[in-house]
Amino acid sequence: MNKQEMYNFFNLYKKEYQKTDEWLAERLQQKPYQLTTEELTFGARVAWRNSNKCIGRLFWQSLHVFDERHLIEEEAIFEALLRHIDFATNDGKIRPTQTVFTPERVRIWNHQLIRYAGYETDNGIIGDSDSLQFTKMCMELGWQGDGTNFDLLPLVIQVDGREAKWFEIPKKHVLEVEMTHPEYDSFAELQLKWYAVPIISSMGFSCGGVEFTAAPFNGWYMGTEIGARNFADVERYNMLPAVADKIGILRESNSSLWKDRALVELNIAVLHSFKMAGVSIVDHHTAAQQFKLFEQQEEAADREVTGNWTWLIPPLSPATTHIFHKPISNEIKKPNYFYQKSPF
Ligand code: HEM
Ligand SMILES: N=C(Nc1cccc(CNC[C@@H]2CCCN2)c1)c1cccs1
Repeated sequence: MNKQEMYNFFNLYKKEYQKTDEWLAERLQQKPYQLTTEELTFGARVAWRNSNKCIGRLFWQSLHVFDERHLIEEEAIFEALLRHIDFATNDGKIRPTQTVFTPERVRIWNHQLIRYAGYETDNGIIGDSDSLQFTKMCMELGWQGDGTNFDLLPLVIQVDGREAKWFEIPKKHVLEVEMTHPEYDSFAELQLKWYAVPIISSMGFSCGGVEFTAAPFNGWYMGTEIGARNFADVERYNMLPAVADKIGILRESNSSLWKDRALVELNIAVLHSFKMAGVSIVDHHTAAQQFKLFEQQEEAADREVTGNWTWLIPPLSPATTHIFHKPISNEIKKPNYFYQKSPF
């Protein structure tokens, strides 16, 4: 445990909770050093507030935090992850949530709790190419997929460096959205769907000098993540040509901007489908406006907003947002979330 970071954290806590100097002196004396659940909750909310690449930070104070630091059995951790998925999903009214497991001893090998498998086959890639390596590793552990474009991957949990254990997620826990378009009925023939809740499980959570190696967190999607990247990237689902053909956009020349038209219609379909399914999602214009409110709120609280401009601008029509036209400092503050080296 890092003493300087512990001191900085309790100072931050003291300031934002108007605690006294006596409280700080006493808190720093307490043994054994363990964050209270209240301190952990505050730390997770501030880590979200400090996430420079995140456009969704306006709601940082509403993060729900589950303290599961007492669990050290793979099966119990699996059950806690299912509880996280159910609580966060909330039948579509998604609740931003983080579950914190015991520091250092637990790793969740998944990038996200819910994600689709990717397979390298003789005639091209099936599913999500982002998942190729993880899928291969799951199969080496004994997992078998159906070989479709949307196979749900198992949860892979490792405790104390033991052999990792995999667990199938029962389908009833996974809310998915089928893609339709408000004007083009033929769009449904593409048979596209995506999962409702993005839950990042590969990042570390650094708080009060403690490094939590398993602390999955979720929000809701911004539509462009699915419509402008997951479905659109050539090396992901590469759907732009198929979308253009399906809705009758001719693809003769670049200058017809057929790719741009297909991209917009694909993003319209994603936002429309989530809304029709009653699943929380935000469009990139609204998200940018919310970020502006966050900047104003932080200004009023006399805190400097930091951010990573290259991640904050949306991949579709970035220059239509205020973020594009305003420089922002990428200073890293703690508590925060960090990449960890791959456990497999
Ligand atoms: C509530 C709705 C939320 C929305 C709409 C949102 C939106 C986004 C988007 C669009 C990104 C960029 C992702 C990418 O381009 O791959 C992002 C990044 C990020 N968000 Fe949020 N977010 C939300 C909630 C949260 C919550 C609850 C947390 C943590 C408690 C969080 C922490 C982060 C972090 C750490 C990153 C950077 C991830 C990385 O470095 O790869 N966000 N967010
Ligand atoms: N809406 C979300 N999207 C998001 C947030 C953080 C990280 C990611 C995944 N980013 C990695 C992908 C894959 C390559 C580039 N982007 C998605 C959230 C996920 C968890 C909380 S909010």
